[in-house]
Amino acid sequence: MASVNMTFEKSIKANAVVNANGGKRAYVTFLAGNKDYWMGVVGLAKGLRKVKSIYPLVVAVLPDVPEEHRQILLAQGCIIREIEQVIPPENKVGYSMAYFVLNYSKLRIWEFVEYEKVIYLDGDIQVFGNIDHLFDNPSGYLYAVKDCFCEISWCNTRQYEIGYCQQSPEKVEWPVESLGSSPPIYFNAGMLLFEPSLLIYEDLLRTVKISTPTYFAEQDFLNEYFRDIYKPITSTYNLVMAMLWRHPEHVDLEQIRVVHYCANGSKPWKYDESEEHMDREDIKMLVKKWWDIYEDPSLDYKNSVKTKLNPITASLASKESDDDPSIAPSAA
Ligand SMILES: O=c1ccn([C@@H]2O[C@H](COP(=O)(O)OP(=O)(O)O)[C@@H](O)[C@H]2O)c(=O)[nH]1
Ligand SMILES: OC[C@H]1O[C@H](O[C@@H]2[C@@H](O)[C@H](O)[C@@H](O)[C@H](O)[C@@H]2O)[C@H](O)[C@@H](O)[C@H]1O
Ligand SMILES: [Mn+2]
Repeated sequence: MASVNMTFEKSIKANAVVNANGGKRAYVTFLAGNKDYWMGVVGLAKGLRKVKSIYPLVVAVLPDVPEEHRQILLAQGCIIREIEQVIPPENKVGYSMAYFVLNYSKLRIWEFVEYEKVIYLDGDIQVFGNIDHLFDNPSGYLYAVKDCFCEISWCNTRQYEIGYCQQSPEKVEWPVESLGSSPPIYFNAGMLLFEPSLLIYEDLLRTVKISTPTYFAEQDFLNEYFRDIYKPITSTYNLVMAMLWRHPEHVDLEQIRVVHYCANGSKPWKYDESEEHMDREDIKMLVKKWWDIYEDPSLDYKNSVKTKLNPITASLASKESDDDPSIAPSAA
C-alpha cells in the first residue's frame, strides 16, 4: 500500500488551516442498515446523559437507516447527519466479518468540521463514566486504545499464528530475527478522539481509493494512515471485551469507563449466553448494566428536558442518579 500515513506536521497544518471554528465538540457514532444497532445508539445516548456529558451525540447514518429509527434517535436528543457510504476497492482477501465493508463509511466523520474535536464511539459501546475530559488532550494526534490480537477473528494474521499480542509482548516475543521488527502498535477503531479536517478528509478519500483492503477493513486502513500521530490511551476508554479473558492482568473493572461489546454474542440487545465466554459473571454484569441504562425512563431525553426545566425535581433526581465514575462490580 502506498505510504499513506498522516505526519504530525501535515495534521497540525491541516487543522490550523481548516478548523477556524474553535471549540465545538461532539460525540459521534455510526449507524447503518435497518437491523438492531439503533438500540446500541439509544443506549449510548442515554449512557452519555447518565454520566452528565456536556456534548451532543451526532449519529452519522447511511441512507438505508429507516425513518422510524431516525425518529427514535431524534426523540433521544441525537443529532442525525446522513452520510454517503464509502466504497473501498475490491477486497481480494475477504473481511473478518463481511459487514466490515460498511465501516469504511466512518471516514466521512473527518468532514464534520463544524466540530473542532470529536470522540467517535461504535454503536456497541457504552460509557459508564464521564470522559469529557479527553477532549482537552493536546491537539494534532489521534487517540485510541490498543486492540488485542488473541481472538479467532485474527486467525488470518501472523500475530495470531505465532501467538503474539501487543497487550502482553513478553508472553510470546515477536521473532525479530525471522520476521523483522514487531508490528507497530495497533488501535481498535471502535473509539477514536481526533480533530475533523477537510484537508485530511479529502486525503483519506483519495488514499482509500489506492489502498488494498484487508481483514479489519477501515480499522487496518486508519491504523496505517494515522501511524505517525496515533497516541495510545488506556483501556479505561475502550475495554475491548476479549481483554477480560485474554489479558485479565491488564484489566481493572474499577477503572473502566467505556465498555466495547465487540465479542461474539456480547451485544446487549442480542446477548447470546451460549456463545463462548458469554456465560462469564463479569459479562453478565456488563450486559445487565447496559440494560439498566437502556430501560431507565429517567434517562430518556424527554424526561431529562423536563428535569432541566424544573430544577427542584432535577436536584432530587440527580441525588439518585449520581454518576458512577466506573463500573465497579459492587455497583452492579
Ligand atoms: O449492521 C451494522 C453493522 C455495524 N454498524 C455500525 O458499525 C459499528 C462497527 O461494527 P461492530 O461494532 O459490529 O464491529 P465490532 O466492534 O464488533 O468488530 C457498529 O458499532 C455500529 O455503529 C451498524 O450500524 N450496522
Ligand atoms: O471494521 C473493522 C472493525 O474492527 C474492530 O472490531 C474488531 C476488533 O475489535 C478485533 O480486535 C476483535 O477481535 C473483533 O472481534 C472485532 O470485530 C472495531 O471494533 C470495529 O469498530 C471495526 O473497526
Ligand atoms: Mn464495535
